[in-house]
Amino acid sequence: MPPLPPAFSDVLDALIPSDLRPRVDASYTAPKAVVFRINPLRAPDAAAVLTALAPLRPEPVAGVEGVFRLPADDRDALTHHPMATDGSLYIQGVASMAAVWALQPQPGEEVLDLAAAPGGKTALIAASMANQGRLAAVEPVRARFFRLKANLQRLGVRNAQLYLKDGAQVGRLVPGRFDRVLLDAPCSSEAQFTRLDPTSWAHWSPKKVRASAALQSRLLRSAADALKPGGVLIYGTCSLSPEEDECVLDALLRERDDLWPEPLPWPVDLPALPGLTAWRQQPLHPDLTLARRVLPTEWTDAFFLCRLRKRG
Ligand SMILES: C[S@@+](CC[C@H](N)C(=O)[O-])C[C@H]1O[C@@H](n2cnc3c(N)ncnc32)[C@H](O)[C@@H]1O
Repeated sequence: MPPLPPAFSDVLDALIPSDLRPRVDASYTAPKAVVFRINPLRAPDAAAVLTALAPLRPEPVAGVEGVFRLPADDRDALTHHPMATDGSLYIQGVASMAAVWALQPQPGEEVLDLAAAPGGKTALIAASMANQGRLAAVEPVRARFFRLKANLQRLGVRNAQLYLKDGAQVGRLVPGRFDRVLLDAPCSSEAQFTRLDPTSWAHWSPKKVRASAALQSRLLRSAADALKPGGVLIYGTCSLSPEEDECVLDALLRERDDLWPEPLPWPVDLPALPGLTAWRQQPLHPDLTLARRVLPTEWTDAFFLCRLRKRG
């Protein structure tokens, strides 16, 4: 099996404590368990979905209702199952769901999803809002925008308005508008690396990490501007590189004093480390320790999450 790119392995060396390293390394060499959620917007009777899945026997994920996991070998059967194709269930990593659990969207609120396609998190936000209130979903890449639209339709989302737009413009256009903002930022996609398929890192390089960080900074400023006083912002990436995670947040926190990190609501016991408060000899904002770095394991994908509150 080919090794991971050396520059990425250096990041793992710096980040992952030695006792966790064998588990993290193993996650790059085997297919992962498949996690899914039952979608209440299409399937209010979860028990009926589980019955329809037989002979597949999903195991509940402790701490959250309606979330289950199956062995990696069942992935194809689940992906092509009629319950998946009709939107009764949705295959979604648990760390990706955690971004929405941390956002805590409520029925009746105004919520912004600033980087939305293909729409897994948008659909979970809509389900948490019981389709009540207003959900704005932004995606600038045309093909992905239409995929988002089709997915939300299939998943029974009715309270979303979709915008084919650069997210960096939104804060200027509608300042102080939203109760909650999710920025699941475009990133260098390090969470998708697998040694089973070296093309998974074909588009990755340290330069790509730097370019992603520059875009993420612009989007984060826009997200912060679009947030109402007192509102909640979740910043997430599926990248492990601190340049795309804590460093982007640190630059924002140095520049303005109306936002601060707060603890993440965290219903599931996920393998995660606290956010960094220093990187490559540079000190970072001390409250970034409240962020969480979900580790890549046999059932979780790498994910970085931080929750910010805006002064009321
Ligand atoms: C990590 S993905 C989002 C995944 C999505 N939240 C989900 O859970 O299905 C990031 C998305 O940001 C989009 N994107 C890229 N540049 C953007 C920009 N300037 N403004 C808003 N979104 C952007 C990408 O096309 C991509 O669809």
